Amino acid sequence: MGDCSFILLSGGIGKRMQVNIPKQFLLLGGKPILVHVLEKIDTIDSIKEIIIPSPKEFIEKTEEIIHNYGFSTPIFCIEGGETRQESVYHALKSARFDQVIVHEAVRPFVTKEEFSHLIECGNESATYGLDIPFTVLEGKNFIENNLVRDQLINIQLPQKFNRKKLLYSHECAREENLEFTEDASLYFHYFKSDIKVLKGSDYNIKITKPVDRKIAEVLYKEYILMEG
Ligand SMILES: C[C@](O)(CO)[C@H](O)COP(=O)(O)O
Repeated sequence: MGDCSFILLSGGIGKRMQVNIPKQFLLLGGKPILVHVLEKIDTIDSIKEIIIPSPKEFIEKTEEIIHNYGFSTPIFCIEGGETRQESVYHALKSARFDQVIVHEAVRPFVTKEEFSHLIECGNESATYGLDIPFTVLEGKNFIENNLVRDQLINIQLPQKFNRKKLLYSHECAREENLEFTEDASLYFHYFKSDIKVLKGSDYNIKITKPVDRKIAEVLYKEYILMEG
């Protein structure tokens, strides 16, 4: 299996969570959310380095947490950008391996198996995705367009790409001043095909809003019971 760089996005500042510390540092089961993800990554042999882009003011705290928990995979904390996209771009420039996995620190219920299935996709690009159980239409104050639910997917991280191709698509987007909310859309905009969708899990939630934290605590208790 090919060697991978791992980009762990940790750029939150806690605005949507309405707390004054970034959500990746909030505790879940007594540990920072970020640590739950790092513990899983650290057990995977083909992940050779972890790059964590984060706001300059939180680099020291991130490094301190990493030091306190002690991981064996080399971890590099770098300064992120103004946007999520810019943070991925900076991380891609410092990544060294052919394949790159992108994940968010605020998705702590990702499993080791989910990372392994991505790595098993070899050179193929892949993302996790979920069917949508609700209706999504285009518009804001007025409905402007219908969308066909069966043709939509809720994109979920982690994702994996060929590093050079993802870097190329980021460079094109920068030149054209285009901003995307995640990397499958950005990559697809330039390569048009070639991204496999793996079936995601309802448990792999993104902790964004205050209610997500409550859901995470319930899920965590269930997770602890399952682990015995
Ligand atoms: C990547 C993502 O989690 C897919 O659901 C989402 O687009 C990230 O959005 P954010 O605004 O960067 O939290």
